[in-house]
Amino acid sequence: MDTLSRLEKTIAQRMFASPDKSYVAKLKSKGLPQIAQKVGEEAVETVIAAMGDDREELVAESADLLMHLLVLLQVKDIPLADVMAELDRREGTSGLEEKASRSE
Ligand SMILES: N=c1c2ncn([C@@H]3O[C@H](COP(=O)(O)OP(=O)(O)OP(=O)(O)O)[C@@H](O)[C@H]3O)c2ncn1[C@@H]1O[C@H](COP(=O)(O)O)[C@@H](O)[C@H]1O
Repeated sequence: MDTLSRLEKTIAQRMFASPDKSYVAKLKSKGLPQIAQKVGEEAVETVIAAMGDDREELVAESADLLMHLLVLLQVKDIPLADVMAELDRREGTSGLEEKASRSE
């Protein structure tokens, strides 16, 4: 099993843990708006890291972003496999071609 799939499974299990003992459970207890906001914050922190030259910082912020996105998907009951399937569906289609086809 790959890392993201393992983390998805762990997050699904931790959802039901005590918020005192689990960051995932604590985040879930705050509700969807707070979780979505946290994803936004992690995205902004990733962008800020990308504008700097600290490679480790960008790796760490990217990990935070992916982790929080997985929590959001879990709360919205969307399996990671659905996101992967959407990426698979897009595979081989140039983003530029796809954009051009939208304006036709
Ligand atoms: N990968 C992660 C992971 N990445 C980041 N974080 C936490 O995400 C939080 C976000 O950090 P920030 O600095 O942005 O914010 P903060 O000030 O600490 O938190 P806020 O109070 O502002 O929300 C930190 O508490 C990190 O420890 C993670 N917490 C958990 N996991 C994974 O989730 C699993 C389950 O964790 P628990 O639910 O805590 O058991 C763990 O075994 C890990 O595999």
